Amino acid sequence: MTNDRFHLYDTTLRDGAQKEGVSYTVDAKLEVAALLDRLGVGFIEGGWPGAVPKDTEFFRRARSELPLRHATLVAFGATRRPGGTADGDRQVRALLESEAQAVCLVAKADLRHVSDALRTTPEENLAMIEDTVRLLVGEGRRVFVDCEHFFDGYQNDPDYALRVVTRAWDAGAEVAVLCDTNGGMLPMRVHRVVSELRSRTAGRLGIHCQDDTGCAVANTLAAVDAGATHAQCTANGYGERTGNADLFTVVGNLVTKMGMDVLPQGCLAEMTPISRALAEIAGEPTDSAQPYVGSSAFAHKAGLHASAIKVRPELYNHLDPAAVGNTMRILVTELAGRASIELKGRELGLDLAGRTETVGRVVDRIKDMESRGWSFEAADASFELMLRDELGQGVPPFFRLESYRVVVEHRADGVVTSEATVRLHADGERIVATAEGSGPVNALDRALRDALKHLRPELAKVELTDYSVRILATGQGSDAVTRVLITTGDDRHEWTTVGVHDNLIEASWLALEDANRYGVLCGPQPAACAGS
Ligand SMILES: CC(=O)SCCNC(=O)CCNC(=O)[C@H](O)C(C)(C)COP(=O)(O)OP(=O)(O)OC[C@H]1O[C@@H](n2cnc3c(N)ncnc32)[C@H](O)[C@@H]1OP(=O)(O)O
Ligand SMILES: CC(=O)C(=O)O
Repeated sequence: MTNDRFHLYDTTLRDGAQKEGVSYTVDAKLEVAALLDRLGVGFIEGGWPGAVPKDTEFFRRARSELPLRHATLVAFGATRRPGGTADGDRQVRALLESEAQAVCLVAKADLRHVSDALRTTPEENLAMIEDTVRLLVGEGRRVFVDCEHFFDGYQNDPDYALRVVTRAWDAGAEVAVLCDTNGGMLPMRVHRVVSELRSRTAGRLGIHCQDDTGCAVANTLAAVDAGATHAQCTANGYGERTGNADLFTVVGNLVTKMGMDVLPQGCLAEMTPISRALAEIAGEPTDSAQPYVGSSAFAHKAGLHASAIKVRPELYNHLDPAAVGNTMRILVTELAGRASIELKGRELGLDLAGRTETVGRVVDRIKDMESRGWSFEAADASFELMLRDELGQGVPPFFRLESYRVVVEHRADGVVTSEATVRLHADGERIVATAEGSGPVNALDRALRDALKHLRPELAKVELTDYSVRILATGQGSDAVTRVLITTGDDRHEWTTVGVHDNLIEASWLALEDANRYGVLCGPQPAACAGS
Protein backbone atom coordinates (compact mmCIF):
# COMPACT_ATOMS: atom_id res chain seq x y z
CA MET A 1 0.00 0.00 0.00
CA THR A 2 1.24 3.46 -0.90
CA ASN A 3 2.32 5.50 2.10
CA ASP A 4 0.34 8.67 1.60
CA ARG A 5 2.19 10.79 4.13
CA PHE A 6 5.38 10.37 2.15
CA HIS A 7 5.77 9.28 -1.46
CA LEU A 8 8.85 7.18 -2.10
CA TYR A 9 9.00 7.34 -5.87
CA ASP A 10 11.39 5.30 -8.00
CA THR A 11 12.36 6.30 -11.53
CA THR A 12 14.98 3.63 -12.26
CA LEU A 13 13.03 2.40 -15.28
CA ARG A 14 12.85 5.90 -16.81
CA ASP A 15 15.62 8.20 -15.53
CA GLY A 16 17.78 5.19 -14.56
CA ALA A 17 17.49 3.90 -18.13
CA GLN A 18 18.96 7.23 -19.27
CA LYS A 19 22.33 6.18 -17.79
CA GLU A 20 25.00 5.63 -20.41
CA GLY A 21 25.36 1.88 -20.99
CA VAL A 22 22.06 0.82 -19.43
CA SER A 23 19.32 -0.63 -21.63
CA TYR A 24 16.57 -2.77 -20.15
CA THR A 25 14.64 -5.39 -22.07
CA VAL A 26 10.93 -5.58 -21.30
CA ASP A 27 11.55 -8.76 -19.28
CA ALA A 28 14.27 -6.96 -17.32
CA LYS A 29 11.92 -4.04 -16.67
CA LEU A 30 9.32 -6.40 -15.25
CA GLU A 31 11.96 -7.98 -13.02
CA VAL A 32 13.20 -4.56 -11.83
CA ALA A 33 9.64 -3.45 -11.04
CA ALA A 34 8.97 -6.64 -9.08
CA LEU A 35 12.12 -6.10 -6.99
CA LEU A 36 11.26 -2.46 -6.30
CA ASP A 37 7.80 -3.52 -5.22
CA ARG A 38 9.35 -6.11 -2.90
CA LEU A 39 11.43 -3.31 -1.39
CA GLY A 40 8.20 -1.45 -0.73
CA VAL A 41 8.55 1.76 -2.76
CA GLY A 42 5.27 3.61 -3.20
CA PHE A 43 5.56 4.48 -6.90
CA ILE A 44 7.40 2.88 -9.79
CA GLU A 45 7.82 5.01 -12.90
CA GLY A 46 7.90 2.40 -15.66
CA GLY A 47 8.96 4.50 -18.65
CA TRP A 48 7.49 6.66 -21.40
CA PRO A 49 4.73 4.80 -23.25
CA GLY A 50 4.12 6.16 -26.72
CA ALA A 51 7.71 7.42 -27.02
CA VAL A 52 9.68 4.23 -26.43
CA PRO A 53 8.16 1.01 -27.89
CA LYS A 54 9.65 -1.15 -25.12
CA ASP A 55 7.97 1.08 -22.53
CA THR A 56 4.61 0.79 -24.30
CA GLU A 57 5.05 -2.98 -24.23
CA PHE A 58 6.13 -2.91 -20.58
CA PHE A 59 2.88 -1.23 -19.52
CA ARG A 60 0.84 -3.65 -21.68
CA ARG A 61 2.50 -6.71 -20.11
CA ALA A 62 2.54 -5.23 -16.60
CA ARG A 63 -1.28 -5.37 -16.55
CA SER A 64 -1.23 -9.16 -16.43
CA GLU A 65 2.34 -10.04 -15.46
CA LEU A 66 3.20 -7.63 -12.66
CA PRO A 67 1.15 -8.15 -9.53
CA LEU A 68 2.15 -5.28 -7.23
CA ARG A 69 1.83 -5.51 -3.47
CA HIS A 70 3.04 -2.08 -2.45
CA ALA A 71 3.58 0.14 -5.46
CA THR A 72 1.49 2.10 -7.93
CA LEU A 73 2.80 2.05 -11.50
CA VAL A 74 3.39 5.48 -13.07
CA ALA A 75 3.60 6.34 -16.78
CA PHE A 76 5.94 9.20 -17.65
CA GLY A 77 5.33 11.67 -20.49
CA ALA A 78 5.36 15.31 -21.53
CA THR A 79 2.64 17.95 -21.58
CA ARG A 80 0.85 18.38 -24.89
CA ARG A 81 2.74 20.07 -27.73
CA PRO A 82 2.35 23.87 -28.16
CA GLY A 83 -0.64 24.96 -30.23
CA GLY A 84 -2.52 21.65 -29.98
CA THR A 85 -5.01 20.07 -27.62
CA ALA A 86 -4.26 17.54 -24.91
CA ASP A 87 -6.95 15.22 -26.22
CA GLY A 88 -5.53 15.35 -29.73
CA ASP A 89 -1.94 14.78 -28.64
CA ARG A 90 -0.81 11.30 -29.66
CA GLN A 91 1.67 11.02 -26.82
CA VAL A 92 -0.76 12.20 -24.17
CA ARG A 93 -3.23 9.60 -25.44
CA ALA A 94 -0.53 6.94 -25.14
CA LEU A 95 -0.28 7.78 -21.43
CA LEU A 96 -3.97 7.01 -21.03
CA GLU A 97 -3.72 3.91 -23.19
CA SER A 98 -0.95 2.59 -20.91
CA GLU A 99 -3.71 2.19 -18.29
CA ALA A 100 -1.26 3.24 -15.57
CA GLN A 101 -3.17 4.62 -12.61
CA ALA A 102 -0.73 7.48 -12.19
CA VAL A 103 1.03 9.73 -14.69
CA CYS A 104 4.07 11.95 -14.26
CA LEU A 105 4.26 14.84 -16.73
CA VAL A 106 7.43 16.75 -17.48
CA ALA A 107 6.74 20.47 -17.82
CA LYS A 108 9.01 23.43 -18.45
CA ALA A 109 9.53 25.66 -15.39
CA ASP A 110 12.33 27.86 -16.74
CA LEU A 111 11.37 30.66 -19.13
CA ARG A 112 14.58 30.19 -21.13
CA HIS A 113 13.47 26.65 -21.95
CA VAL A 114 9.98 27.86 -22.81
CA SER A 115 11.29 30.36 -25.35
CA ASP A 116 14.36 28.54 -26.70
CA ALA A 117 13.56 24.82 -26.44
CA LEU A 118 9.76 24.75 -26.68
CA ARG A 119 9.71 27.88 -28.87
CA THR A 120 6.43 29.03 -27.38
CA THR A 121 5.07 31.75 -25.10
CA PRO A 122 5.00 31.67 -21.30
CA GLU A 123 1.17 31.64 -21.33
CA GLU A 124 0.98 28.77 -23.83
CA ASN A 125 3.37 26.71 -21.68
CA LEU A 126 1.06 27.24 -18.68
CA ALA A 127 -1.93 26.29 -20.84
CA MET A 128 -0.12 23.12 -21.98
CA ILE A 129 0.35 22.13 -18.35
CA GLU A 130 -3.20 22.96 -17.37
CA ASP A 131 -4.89 21.22 -20.33
CA THR A 132 -2.83 18.05 -20.00
CA VAL A 133 -3.26 17.74 -16.24
CA ARG A 134 -7.02 18.40 -16.47
CA LEU A 135 -7.49 15.79 -19.18
CA LEU A 136 -5.61 13.12 -17.26
CA VAL A 137 -7.26 13.92 -13.92
CA GLY A 138 -10.64 13.92 -15.70
CA GLU A 139 -9.83 10.40 -16.88
CA GLY A 140 -9.27 9.34 -13.28
CA ARG A 141 -5.48 9.40 -13.19
CA ARG A 142 -3.37 10.58 -10.29
CA VAL A 143 -1.06 13.21 -11.78
CA PHE A 144 2.38 14.40 -10.73
CA VAL A 145 4.13 17.23 -12.56
CA ASP A 146 7.92 17.19 -12.85
CA CYS A 147 8.75 20.91 -13.03
CA GLU A 148 11.83 20.58 -15.18
CA HIS A 149 14.72 23.00 -14.45
CA PHE A 150 12.70 24.38 -11.52
CA PHE A 151 15.66 25.59 -9.45
CA ASP A 152 17.38 27.29 -12.40
CA GLY A 153 14.02 28.73 -13.47
CA TYR A 154 13.35 30.01 -9.96
CA GLN A 155 16.71 31.79 -9.94
CA ASN A 156 16.00 33.27 -13.37
CA ASP A 157 12.37 34.26 -12.81
CA PRO A 158 10.90 33.12 -9.47
CA ASP A 159 7.38 34.36 -10.23
CA TYR A 160 7.13 32.33 -13.42
CA ALA A 161 8.56 29.17 -11.83
CA LEU A 162 6.02 29.56 -9.05
CA ARG A 163 3.18 30.03 -11.57
CA VAL A 164 4.14 26.69 -13.14
CA VAL A 165 3.84 24.99 -9.76
CA THR A 166 0.51 26.60 -8.83
CA ARG A 167 -0.96 26.05 -12.31
CA ALA A 168 -0.18 22.34 -11.98
CA TRP A 169 -1.88 22.13 -8.58
CA ASP A 170 -4.86 24.23 -9.69
CA ALA A 171 -5.43 21.89 -12.63
CA GLY A 172 -5.56 18.94 -10.24
CA ALA A 173 -1.99 17.67 -10.01
CA GLU A 174 -1.31 15.91 -6.73
CA VAL A 175 2.36 16.86 -6.54
CA ALA A 176 4.52 19.58 -8.07
CA VAL A 177 7.96 17.98 -8.26
CA LEU A 178 10.81 20.49 -8.13
CA CYS A 179 13.52 19.22 -10.45
CA ASP A 180 17.21 20.05 -10.41
CA THR A 181 17.45 18.86 -13.99
CA ASN A 182 20.99 20.06 -14.65
CA GLY A 183 22.05 18.84 -11.23
CA GLY A 184 23.94 22.04 -10.43
CA MET A 185 22.41 22.78 -7.03
CA LEU A 186 23.91 22.54 -3.55
CA PRO A 187 21.94 21.52 -0.45
CA MET A 188 21.91 25.02 1.08
CA ARG A 189 20.17 26.51 -1.95
CA VAL A 190 17.75 23.62 -2.32
CA HIS A 191 16.79 23.98 1.33
CA ARG A 192 16.29 27.73 1.02
CA VAL A 193 14.16 27.51 -2.14
CA VAL A 194 11.97 24.66 -0.89
CA SER A 195 11.51 26.47 2.45
CA GLU A 196 10.44 29.62 0.60
CA LEU A 197 7.93 27.68 -1.47
CA ARG A 198 6.68 25.85 1.58
CA SER A 199 6.01 29.12 3.37
CA ARG A 200 4.23 30.66 0.35
CA THR A 201 2.18 27.70 -0.88
CA ALA A 202 0.16 24.80 0.48
CA GLY A 203 0.22 22.11 -2.24
CA ARG A 204 2.29 18.97 -2.11
CA LEU A 205 5.95 19.44 -3.12
CA GLY A 206 8.24 16.75 -4.49
CA ILE A 207 11.94 16.68 -5.27
CA HIS A 208 13.95 15.20 -8.15
CA CYS A 209 17.72 15.77 -8.15
CA GLN A 210 20.37 14.89 -10.71
CA ASP A 211 23.84 14.31 -9.30
CA ASP A 212 26.08 16.66 -11.26
CA THR A 213 27.52 18.29 -8.12
CA GLY A 214 27.67 14.95 -6.30
CA CYS A 215 24.90 16.30 -4.04
CA ALA A 216 21.77 14.57 -5.34
CA VAL A 217 21.23 12.63 -2.12
CA ALA A 218 22.05 15.62 0.10
CA ASN A 219 19.81 17.86 -2.03
CA THR A 220 16.95 15.36 -1.74
CA LEU A 221 17.31 15.18 2.04
CA ALA A 222 17.55 18.99 2.27
CA ALA A 223 14.30 19.28 0.30
CA VAL A 224 12.57 16.74 2.54
CA ASP A 225 13.82 18.59 5.61
CA ALA A 226 12.36 21.80 4.14
CA GLY A 227 8.95 20.24 3.51
CA ALA A 228 8.96 18.06 0.36
CA THR A 229 6.92 14.90 0.93
CA HIS A 230 7.58 13.13 -2.36
CA ALA A 231 11.13 12.07 -3.30
CA GLN A 232 12.12 10.73 -6.70
CA CYS A 233 15.20 8.49 -6.74
CA THR A 234 16.77 5.70 -8.76
CA ALA A 235 18.27 2.39 -7.68
CA ASN A 236 22.03 2.73 -7.16
CA GLY A 237 21.80 6.31 -8.44
CA TYR A 238 21.49 5.31 -12.11
CA GLY A 239 20.45 8.18 -14.34
CA GLU A 240 21.25 10.70 -17.03
CA ARG A 241 24.92 11.90 -17.02
CA THR A 242 26.27 11.51 -13.47
CA GLY A 243 23.04 9.97 -12.27
CA ASN A 244 20.27 10.62 -9.86
CA ALA A 245 19.73 10.47 -6.08
CA ASP A 246 20.47 6.89 -5.01
CA LEU A 247 17.29 5.30 -3.69
CA PHE A 248 19.17 3.13 -1.18
CA THR A 249 21.15 5.99 0.34
CA VAL A 250 18.10 8.23 0.46
CA VAL A 251 15.98 5.53 2.10
CA GLY A 252 18.74 4.54 4.54
CA ASN A 253 19.04 8.17 5.63
CA LEU A 254 15.31 8.89 5.77
CA VAL A 255 14.60 5.81 7.86
CA THR A 256 17.61 5.52 10.13
CA LYS A 257 18.69 9.15 10.49
CA MET A 258 15.50 11.13 10.01
CA GLY A 259 13.14 8.65 11.66
CA MET A 260 10.71 8.45 8.73
CA ASP A 261 8.98 5.12 8.08
CA VAL A 262 9.04 5.40 4.27
CA LEU A 263 9.16 1.62 3.76
CA PRO A 264 6.71 -1.01 4.99
CA GLN A 265 7.68 -2.86 8.15
CA GLY A 266 10.56 -5.30 7.64
CA CYS A 267 11.54 -4.10 4.16
CA LEU A 268 14.65 -2.09 5.08
CA ALA A 269 16.69 -5.29 5.39
CA GLU A 270 15.88 -6.08 1.74
CA MET A 271 17.96 -3.10 0.58
CA THR A 272 21.32 -4.80 0.14
CA PRO A 273 20.22 -7.90 -1.79
CA ILE A 274 17.85 -5.84 -3.93
CA SER A 275 20.49 -3.23 -4.75
CA ARG A 276 22.84 -6.01 -5.91
CA ALA A 277 20.13 -7.80 -7.89
CA LEU A 278 19.26 -4.53 -9.65
CA ALA A 279 22.93 -3.95 -10.53
CA GLU A 280 23.08 -7.43 -12.00
CA ILE A 281 19.98 -6.83 -14.13
CA ALA A 282 21.32 -3.47 -15.32
CA GLY A 283 24.66 -5.10 -16.18
CA GLU A 284 26.40 -2.52 -14.00
CA PRO A 285 29.26 -3.20 -11.58
CA THR A 286 28.31 -2.85 -7.94
CA ASP A 287 29.89 0.09 -6.15
CA SER A 288 31.69 -1.33 -3.12
CA ALA A 289 31.73 2.09 -1.45
CA GLN A 290 27.99 2.70 -1.90
CA PRO A 291 26.58 3.81 1.45
CA TYR A 292 24.46 1.27 3.36
CA VAL A 293 24.48 -1.46 0.66
CA GLY A 294 28.05 -1.52 -0.73
CA SER A 295 30.26 -4.48 0.14
CA SER A 296 32.71 -2.06 1.82
CA ALA A 297 30.01 -0.11 3.66
CA PHE A 298 30.80 -2.04 6.86
CA ALA A 299 34.27 -3.41 5.99
CA HIS A 300 37.01 -2.50 8.44
CA LYS A 301 40.70 -2.48 7.62
CA ALA A 302 42.42 -0.42 10.33
CA GLY A 303 43.71 -2.32 13.35
CA LEU A 304 42.55 0.42 15.73
CA HIS A 305 39.01 0.15 14.40
CA ALA A 306 39.04 -3.62 14.83
CA SER A 307 40.27 -3.36 18.41
CA ALA A 308 37.29 -1.20 19.35
CA ILE A 309 34.86 -3.28 17.25
CA LYS A 310 35.99 -6.37 19.15
CA VAL A 311 34.58 -4.79 22.29
CA ARG A 312 31.53 -3.08 20.79
CA PRO A 313 30.81 -3.22 17.04
CA GLU A 314 28.77 -0.01 17.10
CA LEU A 315 31.89 1.98 18.08
CA TYR A 316 32.93 1.97 14.42
CA ASN A 317 29.62 1.30 12.62
CA HIS A 318 27.08 4.08 12.13
CA LEU A 319 24.34 1.43 12.35
CA ASP A 320 23.89 -2.32 12.62
CA PRO A 321 24.62 -3.59 9.08
CA ALA A 322 21.92 -6.25 9.49
CA ALA A 323 19.31 -3.47 9.61
CA VAL A 324 19.91 -2.85 5.90
CA GLY A 325 20.66 -6.47 5.00
CA ASN A 326 24.42 -5.92 4.86
CA THR A 327 27.21 -7.58 6.83
CA MET A 328 30.31 -6.37 8.65
CA ARG A 329 33.63 -7.65 7.31
CA ILE A 330 37.13 -7.47 8.72
CA LEU A 331 39.90 -6.99 6.16
CA VAL A 332 43.29 -8.40 7.01
CA THR A 333 46.19 -6.38 5.60
CA GLU A 334 49.38 -4.70 6.73
CA LEU A 335 47.14 -2.23 8.62
CA ALA A 336 45.85 -5.06 10.84
CA GLY A 337 46.58 -5.55 14.51
CA ARG A 338 45.91 -8.51 16.79
CA ALA A 339 42.22 -7.63 17.12
CA SER A 340 41.81 -7.73 13.33
CA ILE A 341 43.18 -11.30 13.25
CA GLU A 342 40.97 -12.37 16.14
CA LEU A 343 37.86 -10.93 14.52
CA LYS A 344 38.74 -12.39 11.13
CA GLY A 345 39.28 -15.74 12.84
CA ARG A 346 35.81 -15.44 14.34
CA GLU A 347 34.40 -14.69 10.87
CA LEU A 348 36.08 -17.89 9.64
CA GLY A 349 34.81 -19.92 12.57
CA LEU A 350 38.22 -20.17 14.28
CA ASP A 351 38.41 -19.32 17.97
CA LEU A 352 41.63 -17.44 18.68
CA ALA A 353 40.85 -16.45 22.24
CA GLY A 354 43.91 -17.04 24.44
CA ARG A 355 46.16 -17.69 21.39
CA THR A 356 48.02 -14.42 21.88
CA GLU A 357 51.37 -15.68 20.62
CA THR A 358 49.92 -17.26 17.49
CA VAL A 359 47.91 -14.16 16.72
CA GLY A 360 51.00 -11.96 17.17
CA ARG A 361 52.95 -14.24 14.82
CA VAL A 362 50.23 -14.00 12.17
CA VAL A 363 50.21 -10.18 12.43
CA ASP A 364 54.00 -10.10 11.93
CA ARG A 365 53.83 -12.54 9.06
CA ILE A 366 51.10 -10.54 7.28
CA LYS A 367 52.97 -7.26 7.70
CA ASP A 368 56.19 -8.81 6.41
CA MET A 369 54.54 -10.52 3.44
CA GLU A 370 52.52 -7.43 2.47
CA SER A 371 55.73 -5.38 2.50
CA ARG A 372 56.94 -7.82 -0.19
CA GLY A 373 53.86 -7.44 -2.39
CA TRP A 374 51.41 -10.00 -0.97
CA SER A 375 47.87 -8.88 -0.30
CA PHE A 376 45.38 -10.89 1.73
CA GLU A 377 42.54 -8.39 1.64
CA ALA A 378 40.81 -10.10 -1.27
CA ALA A 379 42.38 -13.52 -0.71
CA ASP A 380 40.52 -14.84 2.31
CA ALA A 381 41.30 -18.46 1.41
CA SER A 382 45.09 -17.89 1.43
CA PHE A 383 44.74 -16.08 4.73
CA GLU A 384 42.68 -18.89 6.23
CA LEU A 385 45.24 -21.48 5.12
CA MET A 386 48.04 -19.45 6.73
CA LEU A 387 46.06 -18.99 9.94
CA ARG A 388 45.21 -22.69 10.10
CA ASP A 389 48.88 -23.58 9.49
CA GLU A 390 49.86 -21.37 12.43
CA LEU A 391 47.17 -22.98 14.58
CA GLY A 392 48.24 -26.46 13.56
CA GLN A 393 44.83 -27.02 11.91
CA GLY A 394 46.01 -26.71 8.31
CA VAL A 395 45.93 -29.06 5.36
CA PRO A 396 48.98 -31.31 5.64
CA PRO A 397 51.00 -31.35 2.40
CA PHE A 398 49.55 -34.12 0.26
CA PHE A 399 52.08 -33.93 -2.56
CA ARG A 400 55.68 -32.88 -3.14
CA LEU A 401 56.42 -30.99 -6.33
CA GLU A 402 59.30 -32.31 -8.37
CA SER A 403 58.90 -29.76 -11.18
CA TYR A 404 56.52 -28.10 -13.57
CA ARG A 405 57.11 -26.81 -17.07
CA VAL A 406 54.94 -24.59 -19.25
CA VAL A 407 55.37 -24.14 -22.99
CA VAL A 408 53.68 -21.49 -25.09
CA GLU A 409 53.80 -22.11 -28.82
CA HIS A 410 53.05 -19.52 -31.47
CA ARG A 411 52.58 -21.43 -34.71
CA ALA A 412 53.13 -20.14 -38.24
CA ASP A 413 49.35 -20.17 -38.84
CA GLY A 414 48.94 -17.65 -36.00
CA VAL A 415 47.47 -20.16 -33.51
CA VAL A 416 48.91 -19.83 -30.00
CA THR A 417 48.72 -22.90 -27.75
CA SER A 418 49.89 -23.62 -24.20
CA GLU A 419 50.91 -26.91 -22.66
CA ALA A 420 51.97 -27.66 -19.10
CA THR A 421 53.59 -30.71 -17.52
CA VAL A 422 53.53 -31.27 -13.76
CA ARG A 423 55.68 -33.88 -11.99
CA LEU A 424 54.93 -34.61 -8.37
CA HIS A 425 55.20 -37.28 -5.68
CA ALA A 426 52.30 -38.42 -3.53
CA ASP A 427 51.42 -41.60 -1.61
CA GLY A 428 54.77 -43.12 -2.63
CA GLU A 429 54.01 -42.59 -6.31
CA ARG A 430 55.60 -40.35 -8.95
CA ILE A 431 52.82 -38.73 -10.98
CA VAL A 432 53.35 -36.99 -14.31
CA ALA A 433 50.46 -35.11 -15.94
CA THR A 434 50.36 -33.01 -19.07
CA ALA A 435 47.52 -30.76 -20.20
CA GLU A 436 46.77 -28.13 -22.81
CA GLY A 437 44.99 -24.88 -22.05
CA SER A 438 43.85 -21.61 -23.58
CA GLY A 439 46.75 -19.94 -21.80
CA PRO A 440 49.74 -21.02 -19.72
CA VAL A 441 47.96 -20.71 -16.36
CA ASN A 442 44.92 -22.57 -17.63
CA ALA A 443 47.22 -25.38 -18.86
CA LEU A 444 49.08 -25.46 -15.53
CA ASP A 445 45.81 -25.54 -13.57
CA ARG A 446 44.53 -28.45 -15.66
CA ALA A 447 47.77 -30.41 -15.40
CA LEU A 448 47.90 -29.99 -11.62
CA ARG A 449 44.30 -31.08 -11.12
CA ASP A 450 44.78 -33.94 -13.55
CA ALA A 451 47.73 -35.12 -11.46
CA LEU A 452 45.76 -34.81 -8.21
CA LYS A 453 42.37 -36.15 -9.27
CA HIS A 454 42.99 -39.78 -8.21
CA LEU A 455 44.35 -38.70 -4.84
CA ARG A 456 41.75 -36.05 -4.16
CA PRO A 457 38.51 -36.77 -6.04
CA GLU A 458 36.88 -33.70 -4.44
CA LEU A 459 39.05 -31.53 -6.72
CA ALA A 460 37.37 -32.94 -9.84
CA LYS A 461 34.52 -30.39 -9.60
CA VAL A 462 36.79 -27.46 -8.84
CA GLU A 463 37.53 -24.92 -11.55
CA LEU A 464 39.27 -21.60 -11.95
CA THR A 465 36.62 -18.89 -12.40
CA ASP A 466 38.62 -15.66 -12.31
CA TYR A 467 42.23 -14.64 -12.68
CA SER A 468 43.80 -11.23 -12.24
CA VAL A 469 47.36 -9.99 -12.36
CA ARG A 470 48.83 -6.85 -10.94
CA ILE A 471 52.36 -5.76 -11.70
CA LEU A 472 53.61 -4.03 -8.60
CA ALA A 473 55.55 -0.89 -9.37
CA THR A 474 59.15 -1.33 -8.36
CA GLY A 475 60.55 0.91 -11.06
CA GLN A 476 62.25 -2.14 -12.54
CA GLY A 477 60.08 -2.64 -15.64
CA SER A 478 59.60 -6.31 -16.51
CA ASP A 479 61.55 -7.38 -13.38
CA ALA A 480 58.76 -5.99 -11.22
CA VAL A 481 56.98 -8.21 -8.69
CA THR A 482 53.81 -9.83 -9.96
CA ARG A 483 50.76 -10.46 -7.79
CA VAL A 484 48.20 -12.97 -9.00
CA LEU A 485 44.71 -13.42 -7.55
CA ILE A 486 42.85 -16.56 -8.51
CA THR A 487 39.20 -17.25 -7.80
CA THR A 488 38.26 -20.89 -7.81
CA GLY A 489 34.88 -22.49 -7.36
CA ASP A 490 33.04 -25.75 -7.14
CA ASP A 491 29.29 -26.31 -7.31
CA ARG A 492 28.84 -24.85 -3.82
CA HIS A 493 31.04 -21.82 -3.36
CA GLU A 494 34.03 -19.73 -4.48
CA TRP A 495 37.32 -18.81 -2.84
CA THR A 496 40.21 -16.50 -3.70
CA THR A 497 43.91 -17.14 -3.27
CA VAL A 498 47.04 -15.09 -3.89
CA GLY A 499 50.54 -15.71 -5.18
CA VAL A 500 53.45 -13.29 -5.50
CA HIS A 501 56.74 -13.73 -7.37
CA ASP A 502 58.96 -11.94 -9.91
CA ASN A 503 57.85 -14.63 -12.36
CA LEU A 504 54.24 -14.48 -13.47
CA ILE A 505 53.92 -18.25 -13.88
CA GLU A 506 55.42 -18.96 -10.44
CA ALA A 507 53.10 -16.37 -8.86
CA SER A 508 50.20 -18.16 -10.58
CA TRP A 509 51.48 -21.55 -9.39
CA LEU A 510 51.58 -20.34 -5.76
CA ALA A 511 47.99 -19.11 -6.02
CA LEU A 512 46.94 -22.41 -7.70
CA GLU A 513 48.58 -24.45 -4.96
CA ASP A 514 46.61 -22.56 -2.32
CA ALA A 515 43.46 -22.86 -4.40
CA ASN A 516 43.75 -26.65 -4.45
CA ARG A 517 44.74 -26.90 -0.78
CA TYR A 518 41.66 -24.86 0.07
CA GLY A 519 39.55 -27.06 -2.19
CA VAL A 520 40.76 -30.07 -0.17
CA LEU A 521 40.06 -28.24 3.10
CA CYS A 522 36.50 -27.59 2.01
CA GLY A 523 36.03 -30.79 0.08
CA PRO A 524 34.10 -33.34 2.08
CA GLN A 525 33.05 -30.99 4.92
CA PRO A 526 31.62 -27.73 3.55
CA ALA A 527 31.27 -26.33 7.08
CA ALA A 528 35.02 -26.33 7.51
CA CYS A 529 35.67 -23.47 5.14
CA ALA A 530 34.40 -19.94 4.89
CA GLY A 531 34.71 -19.13 1.17
CA SER A 532 31.63 -17.27 -0.08
C1 LIG B 1 14.57 15.90 -18.03
C2 LIG B 1 14.27 14.56 -18.58
O1 LIG B 1 15.09 13.70 -18.50
S1 LIG B 1 12.76 14.33 -19.31
C3 LIG B 1 12.85 12.72 -20.00
C4 LIG B 1 13.55 12.72 -21.30
N1 LIG B 1 13.45 11.42 -21.90
C5 LIG B 1 13.52 11.23 -23.20
O2 LIG B 1 13.67 12.16 -23.97
C6 LIG B 1 13.47 9.83 -23.70
C7 LIG B 1 12.33 9.55 -24.66
N2 LIG B 1 12.27 10.53 -25.75
C8 LIG B 1 11.90 10.21 -27.01
O3 LIG B 1 11.63 9.05 -27.32
C9 LIG B 1 11.76 11.31 -28.02
O4 LIG B 1 12.58 12.41 -27.66
C10 LIG B 1 10.27 11.78 -28.11
C11 LIG B 1 9.43 10.63 -28.73
C12 LIG B 1 9.69 12.16 -26.76
C13 LIG B 1 10.12 13.02 -29.01
O5 LIG B 1 10.76 12.72 -30.20
P1 LIG B 1 10.63 13.73 -31.46
O6 LIG B 1 9.19 13.98 -31.72
O7 LIG B 1 11.45 13.14 -32.54
O8 LIG B 1 11.23 15.11 -30.92
P2 LIG B 1 12.68 15.46 -30.36
O9 LIG B 1 13.13 14.41 -29.42
O10 LIG B 1 13.60 15.81 -31.46
O11 LIG B 1 12.34 16.81 -29.56
C14 LIG B 1 11.51 16.83 -28.43
C15 LIG B 1 10.29 17.68 -28.71
O12 LIG B 1 9.51 17.71 -27.51
C16 LIG B 1 9.27 19.07 -27.13
N3 LIG B 1 9.19 19.12 -25.68
C17 LIG B 1 10.20 19.10 -24.80
N4 LIG B 1 9.69 19.19 -23.56
C18 LIG B 1 8.35 19.24 -23.68
C19 LIG B 1 7.30 19.36 -22.76
N5 LIG B 1 7.54 19.42 -21.44
N6 LIG B 1 6.05 19.39 -23.22
C20 LIG B 1 5.81 19.30 -24.54
N7 LIG B 1 6.76 19.20 -25.46
C21 LIG B 1 8.03 19.17 -25.03
C22 LIG B 1 10.51 19.79 -27.68
O13 LIG B 1 10.25 21.18 -27.80
C23 LIG B 1 10.66 19.13 -29.04
O14 LIG B 1 9.66 19.67 -29.89
P3 LIG B 1 9.88 19.80 -31.49
O15 LIG B 1 9.75 18.41 -32.02
O16 LIG B 1 8.76 20.67 -31.90
O17 LIG B 1 11.22 20.38 -31.70
C1 LIG C 1 12.28 15.03 -15.01
C2 LIG C 1 13.72 14.84 -14.92
O1 LIG C 1 14.20 13.74 -15.09
C3 LIG C 1 14.55 15.97 -14.62
O2 LIG C 1 14.05 17.10 -14.60
O3 LIG C 1 15.75 15.77 -14.40
